[in-house]
Amino acid sequence: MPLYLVNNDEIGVNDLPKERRALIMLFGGTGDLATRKLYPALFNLYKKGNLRDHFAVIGTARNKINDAEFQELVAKSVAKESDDKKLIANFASHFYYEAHDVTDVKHYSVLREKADELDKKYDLQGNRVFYISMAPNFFGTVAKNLKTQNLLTENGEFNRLVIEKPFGRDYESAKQLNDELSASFDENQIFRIDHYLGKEMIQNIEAIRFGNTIFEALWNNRYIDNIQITLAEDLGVEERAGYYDNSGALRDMVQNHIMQIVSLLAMEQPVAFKDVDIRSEKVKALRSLRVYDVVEASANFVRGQYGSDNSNKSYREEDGVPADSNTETFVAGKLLFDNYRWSGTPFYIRTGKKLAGKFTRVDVVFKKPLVDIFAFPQSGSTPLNDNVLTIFVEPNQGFSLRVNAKNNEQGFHTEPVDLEYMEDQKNTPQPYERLIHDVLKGDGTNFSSWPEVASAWKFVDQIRRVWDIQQPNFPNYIPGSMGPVAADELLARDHRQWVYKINR
Ligand SMILES: NC(=O)C1=CN([C@@H]2O[C@H](COP(=O)(O)OP(=O)(O)OC[C@H]3O[C@@H](n4cnc5c(N)ncnc54)[C@H](OP(=O)(O)O)[C@@H]3O)[C@@H](O)[C@H]2O)C=CC1
Ligand SMILES: O=C1O[C@H](COP(=O)(O)O)[C@@H](O)[C@H](O)[C@H]1O
Repeated sequence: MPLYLVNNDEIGVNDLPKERRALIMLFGGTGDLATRKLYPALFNLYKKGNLRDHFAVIGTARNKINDAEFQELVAKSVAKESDDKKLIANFASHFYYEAHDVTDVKHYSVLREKADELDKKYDLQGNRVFYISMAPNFFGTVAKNLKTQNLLTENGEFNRLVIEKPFGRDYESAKQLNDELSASFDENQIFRIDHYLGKEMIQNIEAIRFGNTIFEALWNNRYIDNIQITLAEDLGVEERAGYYDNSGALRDMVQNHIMQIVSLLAMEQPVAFKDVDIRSEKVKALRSLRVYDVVEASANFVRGQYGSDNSNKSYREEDGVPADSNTETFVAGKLLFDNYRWSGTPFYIRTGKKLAGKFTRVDVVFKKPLVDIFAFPQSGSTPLNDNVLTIFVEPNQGFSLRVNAKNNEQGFHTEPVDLEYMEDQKNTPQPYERLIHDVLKGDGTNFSSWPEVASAWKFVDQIRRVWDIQQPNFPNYIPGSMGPVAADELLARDHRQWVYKINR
């Protein structure tokens, strides 16, 4: 009897994928996220048969367009996903539009009537997904109005609320938002998007850890020297200065994506591969993360802001960024857990804009053998290298394991070799496709629960507090580098170095 679980829920009749029946109400239906990511994701679910005849989408925004114009916008946004014009037209025919200002309570009765009408037309059986793809200041208002204006059904299998990022800008604002949402929806109805949790190799962390004795047996402070997480971007702030300058890399990338990755790497084995069990282990891990005091926060976190070079403007010269902005575009830090598994094994993290390339990776650095029997000076052998398990998240997907082996020359010399597996990315679903499918299935595994979000903010708030009272010396790194020198010094102080580095 195999010990792995087979998810039969994926398969419907005649080996087709199970059809997910639902009305999807999308707030912010004409926005950037909807047109660039959400419609292509829905289309791919349609192509595969997860969405078929029994679904309808009501898009909303203030702009006054009609159904035909909206369907044209949807068709255009999925055009590069298929050459089959008929398929695209059929898909787009499931989309309807209501001009709607989310702050105007009266409009919700129009939405309710439309939703009820489409429910009958497509036999949606009362299943509803409310996706808020708008600026975060609207999240609470929409959730409240959905509930008070009776858009949630009584007869359906589900009413689910999908919330985009950012979820607050500190613990207090996140708690306030959560209280607003919780007044209308239960925690198990709320799906907080963190698109990193929809990435193939982030989901693979659990398979690598819990599907392989050779890793899980060594996954602790006795065998792992340190873990490094790098989320590097070569792009700058682009058109998002208004949002980004109020956020900075700590809030934009560390509080959510990096803390989620850290929790997947640090958690204990869940009782079962189910959302409740996984979330409960992630929360436990985050709660044992040491929340720094002022001295520790200053010592263990480094911030940076990109300057200019011949071909790049500095951050402060970007459109919409104040010329004296002290917003960080780079963060590096050392995280410490106070628990039995990880005490003494640091997790180093870094993320930034205008770095040497676009790549996301996790490097797990194992301890060297206690005795290096090859290290006799007369043997001429080089010292043993670290064993490193690298999980490549982007742009390539796969992993490699660096081991020491004898080279094939005369004498006895060891050298590092990489055992490597790279995935074929052609058929990998994009994060939003996976995550929307999970919402339709009601699987909360790859979404952030409130206790996780709360713990992550409590950790990050401490760093922010310290930075807010200290004047940074910006700009302090050049575009195309791997951030400020201080990020390398952070590890050098511990007699370590980043596994991925470029020459300065
Ligand atoms: N864009 C991206 O790549 C990413 C975005 N996100 C998150 O997704 C969410 C949406 O972002 P994005 O699509 O970029 O934002 P946009 O500004 O592009 O879109 C906002 C949408 O909301 C509508 N809207 C604004 N005000 C109102 C109102 N009062 N009533 C009704 N509709 C309104 C706009 O249409 P109109 O003005 O006509 O009303 C538009 O459709 C945000 O939370 C963002 O942080 C997260 C990750 C990436
Ligand atoms: O959430 C965000 O993520 C993107 C990076 O996402 P990726 O999938 O391209 O790695 C980042 O550019 C953006 O600032 C941030 O808000």
